Amino acid sequence: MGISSAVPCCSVWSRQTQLRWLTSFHRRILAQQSVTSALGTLQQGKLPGAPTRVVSVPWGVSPRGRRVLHAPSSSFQEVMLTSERYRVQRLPFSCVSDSDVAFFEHIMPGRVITNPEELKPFNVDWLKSVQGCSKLMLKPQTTAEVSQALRYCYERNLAVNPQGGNTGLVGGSVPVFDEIILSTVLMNRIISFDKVSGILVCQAGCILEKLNEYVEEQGFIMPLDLGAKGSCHIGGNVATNAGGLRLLRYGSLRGTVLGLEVVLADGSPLDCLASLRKDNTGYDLKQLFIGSEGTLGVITAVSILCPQKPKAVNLAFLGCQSFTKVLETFTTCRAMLGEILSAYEFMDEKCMELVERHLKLSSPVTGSPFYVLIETSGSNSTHDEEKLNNFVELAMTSGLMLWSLRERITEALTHDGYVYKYDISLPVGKLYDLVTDTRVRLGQSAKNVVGYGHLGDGNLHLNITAESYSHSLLDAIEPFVYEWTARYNGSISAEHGLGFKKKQFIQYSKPNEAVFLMQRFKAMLDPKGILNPYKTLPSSS
Ligand SMILES: O=C(O)CC[C@@H](O)C(=O)O
Ligand SMILES: [Zn+2]
Repeated sequence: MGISSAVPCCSVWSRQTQLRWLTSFHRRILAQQSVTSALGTLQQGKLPGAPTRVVSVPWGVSPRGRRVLHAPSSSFQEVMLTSERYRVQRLPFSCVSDSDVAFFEHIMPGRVITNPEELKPFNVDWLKSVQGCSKLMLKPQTTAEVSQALRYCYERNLAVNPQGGNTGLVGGSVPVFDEIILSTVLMNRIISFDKVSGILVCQAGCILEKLNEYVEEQGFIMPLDLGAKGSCHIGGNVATNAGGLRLLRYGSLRGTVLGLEVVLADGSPLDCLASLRKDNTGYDLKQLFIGSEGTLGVITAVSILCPQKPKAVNLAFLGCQSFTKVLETFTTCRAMLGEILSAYEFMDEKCMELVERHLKLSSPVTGSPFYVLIETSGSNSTHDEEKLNNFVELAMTSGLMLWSLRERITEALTHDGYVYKYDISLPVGKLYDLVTDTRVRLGQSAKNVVGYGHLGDGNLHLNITAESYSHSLLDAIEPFVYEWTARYNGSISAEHGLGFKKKQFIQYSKPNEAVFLMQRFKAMLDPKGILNPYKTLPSSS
């Protein structure tokens, strides 16, 4: 189906209004802050009557970029074992025996994977940067099966690696040694959806994009959206407290998740799957599991509040002459757009170069050191002129690309070589200084040092590429980046979690007392430490 034929007339009208309005908004920004000089022209030059210095298009039907396990530049075998690269000692867990496999076959027949070839992609992370050597993967379908499996593992002292879509970026979703992989892939059932309240209850293995499609049919959207939506599982999203591209508008999962069902390390199920907006009965236990990266329990079901699908969504793509202009534009944007501002993402010119070189995506605005992607989501719709209608229809072609330019930066970076990733929260005024200082520090030893991210959330993605992994480059980056971040009271993990790669740096963002308390929670909920060992917290000894 053609894109324009997929758009209902009424929403085209509302888009037109938004478009006209957004365009005038941009003119005001440009007038006030001379962003104009930084803006390029539409490359295809085929939009009659379109403003030449800004691209503003409707959104809602575009196949936005999806982070999938694309053909890797290096094969799974070439990925170095985590235990070797990072010199980790295996903890004294039991090893999986034939009788263990027989037990699991008994409780979930046909869903116990031991074939090494089949296991390979689940032992390696999406970035191809860490690799475990698990010999067993379980694919439960129900909470009762998860409970049975964990009870058994707990008794036998077998370590377990809970895994969703395996799209994590900090080595948290794959085993470090031979932990049993507990996959949520078959736990993909929608349990209920309340069309009045917008509350969705589903199993943990539902894919984010599928959930979004499901609720969209009923006039709602998921409160989070991220590049990995085509593969990531909602349980994994909650376990890592994934942020993503809609956080500015709909807030974090700490607010939108209303309830969770979790199985604890010893196999006990915990039913906190409430679907209530308000519930102050005692401690809010679900918060403990949100963002705990599978170290405190295995999330088996989620109750989540979905916002109404906005009627008019528009995008604008701007070029800015300096990072200061990016910040000034953000201030104006917030003041003028108020609650309809749903995303304010920035990227530097290096990111755009990589997206163009590796993915052949071209930016409609060129020649600026910084770019900003603005999304508005509103509900206002009125009539508009035929001319504008034509513009919308044509501009949609470019619209397909705008979010891809931003969402697929991660993918483009993987084509550039080995990627060192940093996911930092900082006061927005300091955000880009970290990129500049890192660039100066690393000089020629890095291939590319790029900065982009969710400026509206004060979240920078600093990425450094090199031909291959090197200990000496890593030593030049760490702890430099963490010390820099701590100096400005930032966070060394804004939205990706600590996983395996960042766990020993937690003290740059949390005081010792807080880390100690976290370790006590871990010891209480998982006394044998079988759940996702070697991740998130430094060992207490
Ligand atoms: O790859 C990264 O560093 C960031 C990934 C993701 O959080 C994004 O915002 O695109
Ligand atoms: Zn991000």
